[in-house]
Amino acid sequence: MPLLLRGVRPYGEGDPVDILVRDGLVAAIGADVDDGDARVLELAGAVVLPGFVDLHTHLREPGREDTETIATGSAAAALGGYTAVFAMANTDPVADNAVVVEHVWRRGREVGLVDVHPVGAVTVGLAGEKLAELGTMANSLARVRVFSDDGRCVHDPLLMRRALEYSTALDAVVAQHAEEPRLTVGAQAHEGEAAARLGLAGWPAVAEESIVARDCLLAHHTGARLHVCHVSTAGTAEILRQAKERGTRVSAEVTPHHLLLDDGRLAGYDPVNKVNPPLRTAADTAALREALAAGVLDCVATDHAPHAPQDKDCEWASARPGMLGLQTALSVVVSTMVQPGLLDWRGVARVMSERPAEIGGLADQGRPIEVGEPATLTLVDASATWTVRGAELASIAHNTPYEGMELPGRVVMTLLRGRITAYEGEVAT
Ligand SMILES: NC(=O)N[C@@H](CC(=O)O)C(=O)O
Ligand SMILES: [Zn+2]
Ligand SMILES: [Zn+2]
Repeated sequence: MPLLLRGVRPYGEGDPVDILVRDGLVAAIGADVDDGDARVLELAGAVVLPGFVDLHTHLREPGREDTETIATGSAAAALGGYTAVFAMANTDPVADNAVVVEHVWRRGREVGLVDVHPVGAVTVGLAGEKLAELGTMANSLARVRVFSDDGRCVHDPLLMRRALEYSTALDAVVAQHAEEPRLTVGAQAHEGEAAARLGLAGWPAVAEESIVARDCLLAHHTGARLHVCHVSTAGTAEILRQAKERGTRVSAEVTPHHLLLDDGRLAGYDPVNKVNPPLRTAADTAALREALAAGVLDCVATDHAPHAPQDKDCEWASARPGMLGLQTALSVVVSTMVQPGLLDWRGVARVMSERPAEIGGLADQGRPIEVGEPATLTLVDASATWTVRGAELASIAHNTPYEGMELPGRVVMTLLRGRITAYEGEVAT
């Protein structure tokens, strides 16, 4: 059935208009669109953006379906305004071959709430020793175009160089979890004042920066595309700025939690704040916001990382790192970037949809809001606020660092190729 989205504001600009959605496409945009037989939805000035694309999601299936499944993660994604997610390869078994990536891809299609694009592992079993069969995964039904050992760093420079070289031939990108493992042995929290006071072993900024600098040089040398996962330090942003100036083909993401939270959070020893890379200093969060506004950081990616209670509600040292992110990302971006005037809604479309779609090689996502384009859209109530409750999120796990916080901006509706996948906090069935 056609839909008439009445009283909406594309990119939050101008007077409200109506958008007619028919056969999966935007069929008309204007002041007095003829609704014919369409289902009319009154949307009271909601901001319309291209559907969000998450380059970095952990869906935990196969292997840890007690914490998230492709179905529950897809629901969280749709409710968060996402229309495509890239599912990281650190599952069990690891997504390092065509069988596993095709399984994830197929299951994503069955669920149908969001396009699930599996990320392929760079090395067999994420062991960092032998390249996985990148070509077979690229040529599989899942058409893998992003490769990453995320959770682990591709530490061996020769392997990293080869991965970059092969990925060029496959028109793919290598997404690096930048962490020099020799500098983070036993590390528990950002190496700085807060960790020193609490007696937590330090995780220095240079562990990230040294790998990012090396990888930028390798990408430059090979002419390949590099993507840097979850940038967390001011120093990394500076290295990226220089590399981009030199013409290196490098892109980078920042997570919502690294934009909002800092290591002042550690004082309570609550492992919900444990994450890799760790929460850094307030000066880092400020620098990351500026870098995202300036385009030095290309996009926001959630690094949505569900964990079971027994892996989080325990002492700091044995807790697993990671935080939920899909349903809170937009609100954190509104709070850290839109409200302070660092990004307008066009900018939000760029960092949450257009750039991640380009980096991930998705031709039908991150499209302009125009007649004839896919009706793959996210509608946001910009003036709403809501209070985060982990137990109310669609994920099986509850490890949100925003528990009890009131956040601005609410996703009202998500449309995937003309079909409503989420509306007023409910997932389509
Ligand atoms: N971010 C995290 O702290 N954890 C991620 C792995 C990762 O993104 O490095 C996870 O898989 O749990
Ligand atoms: Zn990582
Ligand atoms: Zn991750």
